[in-house]
Amino acid sequence: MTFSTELIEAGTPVLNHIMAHPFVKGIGDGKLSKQALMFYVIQDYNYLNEFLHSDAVALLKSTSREDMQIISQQIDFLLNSESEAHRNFCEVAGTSYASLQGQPMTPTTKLYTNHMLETLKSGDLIDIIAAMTPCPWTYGEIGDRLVEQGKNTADNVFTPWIELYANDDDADETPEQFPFFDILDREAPKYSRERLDQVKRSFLESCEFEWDFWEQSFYQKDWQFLPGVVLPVNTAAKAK
Ligand SMILES: Cc1ncc(CN)c(N)n1
Repeated sequence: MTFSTELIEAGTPVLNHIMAHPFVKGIGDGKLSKQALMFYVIQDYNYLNEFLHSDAVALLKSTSREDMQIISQQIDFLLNSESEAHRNFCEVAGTSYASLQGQPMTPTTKLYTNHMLETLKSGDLIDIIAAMTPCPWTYGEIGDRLVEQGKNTADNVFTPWIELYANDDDADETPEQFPFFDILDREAPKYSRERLDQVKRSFLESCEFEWDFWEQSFYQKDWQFLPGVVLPVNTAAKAK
């Protein structure tokens, strides 16, 4: 069994919980509160900034052009395409993207991004990529499964979001669809079983953080005693 197959098997129960989460179900059904959408975009903007920093260090630590290509494609997707997913949510929430930027990180966003950033300080490429992989993996799976369920209908307001993340082809799910798994499979043979178990734990922690990210957005879980997220008054401003 390849290391990526092992990770996918271990992460699938968490992925199933993500699919059952009311935020993800709401994307499929085209129904989510404006507060949940805005809270998500505010925090996701923060999260993706740190994800980009992780990409930058992963690029620095990669030695093959193949790995560099995969990481740079991820950076390109994030900078040039993924903002469309945020704009889709902003349009439905009736607010502008600019109004949802520059706010403090919630405890969950901080925990998740610190978990990724921790690997940059002392980790190898395998540690950095393992902590990052649940991000593209779970979203690709969400997109694929919602398409399989026929949720990308013309009248679902979140169809642009679903189609952005769904993989284009109809092929069976393979690690190759999520090229970070290829990097993990190339790196894994260099390490002991004990070390790979640590890497697997880190991957699974990120899977759980993915679930928690939906949870915090659906319920707008924020700081209790410190200043936190301020949701803009819904002005129905045109999304920029
Ligand atoms: C928290 C989170 N995880 C994953 C993705 C998909 N890149 C995202 N935008 N935000």
